[in-house]
Amino acid sequence: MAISKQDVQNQLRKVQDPELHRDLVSLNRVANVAWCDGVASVSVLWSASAGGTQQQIRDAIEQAVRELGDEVKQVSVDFVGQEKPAQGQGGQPAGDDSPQAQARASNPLPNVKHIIAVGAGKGGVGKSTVSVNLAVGLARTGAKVGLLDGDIYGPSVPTMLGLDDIKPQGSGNMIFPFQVHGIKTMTIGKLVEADKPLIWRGPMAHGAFRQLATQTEWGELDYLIIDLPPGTGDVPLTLAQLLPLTGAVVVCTPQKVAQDDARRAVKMFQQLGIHVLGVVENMSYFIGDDGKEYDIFGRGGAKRMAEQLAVPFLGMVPINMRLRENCDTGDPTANFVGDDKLAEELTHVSQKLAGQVQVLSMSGELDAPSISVH
Ligand SMILES: Nc1ncnc2c1ncn2[C@@H]1O[C@H](COP(=O)(O)OP(=O)(O)OP(=O)(O)O)[C@@H](O)[C@H]1O
Repeated sequence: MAISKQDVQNQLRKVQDPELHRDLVSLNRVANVAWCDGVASVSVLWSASAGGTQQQIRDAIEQAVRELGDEVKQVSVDFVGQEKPAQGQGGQPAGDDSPQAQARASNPLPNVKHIIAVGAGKGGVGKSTVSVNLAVGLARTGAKVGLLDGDIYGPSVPTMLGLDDIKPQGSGNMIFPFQVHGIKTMTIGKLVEADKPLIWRGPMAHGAFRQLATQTEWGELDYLIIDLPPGTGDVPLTLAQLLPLTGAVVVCTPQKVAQDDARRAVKMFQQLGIHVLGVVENMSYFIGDDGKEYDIFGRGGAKRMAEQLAVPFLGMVPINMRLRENCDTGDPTANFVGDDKLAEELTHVSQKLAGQVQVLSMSGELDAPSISVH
């Protein structure tokens, strides 16, 4: 019989905290469980009071889940902290006049559980690629997912999701999202003439983004992923004032120059009172035809940056020809099919993000005052 997420969850009842002699489930230490294509991903809450070492717990979880049989190809375990962000996430609580406090008070999308922005300091690092694949990856875990192409200056979503032959439709003031690859999506790229340069001054950019976000008939969603324009311009500020975010993901390649800009993006989100859910290292490494892994840009650079900034690291996406081809042909689902490193890493990043969201929800921090850097 096929293994389910519930089966994986049940196995965790066999994993005991070595000091408290109680299992992880009854201790409420399981932050997230996901099961997809033979890969089990488990996020465990970790705090100073946890007994044993992380390696002990990881081994015990792997053993328990593998007892389910050969269908289990991989068990991925990560630990997420319960500590509230302090220095690393930025510092003191912001006042009630922070952009996020305003957005919480007048939430225009009450049927969306988690709004997550994806940003990058630098252009071309793969922000849209990661946004699209995060959306599809989350949808593959059974979640209801929307993707808003907030890159109003250079929308990539029409190409990356293969929207060329679909016409937008609406009713009254509202426009219906496109439904492709298991997600709902909206992009300015389908609402203006192709090839027309999108030149927006500040207030126009604000208006265009607001309309896209609030006049799309999203319905109920578990996640709305927002692909932001690169850099630290007008749109992130509009976003922070308009929508209450669960948090932001920062995409970075391993090189030093990309890290410098990504640091700015992390600080920008923190100043806007937005939690940084994590950093994704894109174009992390390359796998050659010989099967060897080549660290072209210096694998681990973005991971170290995340550690220095004390924000979570969500994983690495390799440079991959199939990924680029699937982006160009608008078929992101194909990235998740197959038993290779690309599918594994993309699944891992999506599941780790879901875990971070769950931890933040459980910690009660989403209702607490936001934080900012001064
Ligand atoms: N890991 C990867 N492997 C192979 N190709 C990649 C990878 N990540 C991104 N690409 C390719 O690099 C190009 C740029 O990616 P993308 O459009 O996602 O970047 P971006 O950061 O959103 O750019 P911008 O916001 O500046 O337009 C695309 O052609 C995409 O297919």
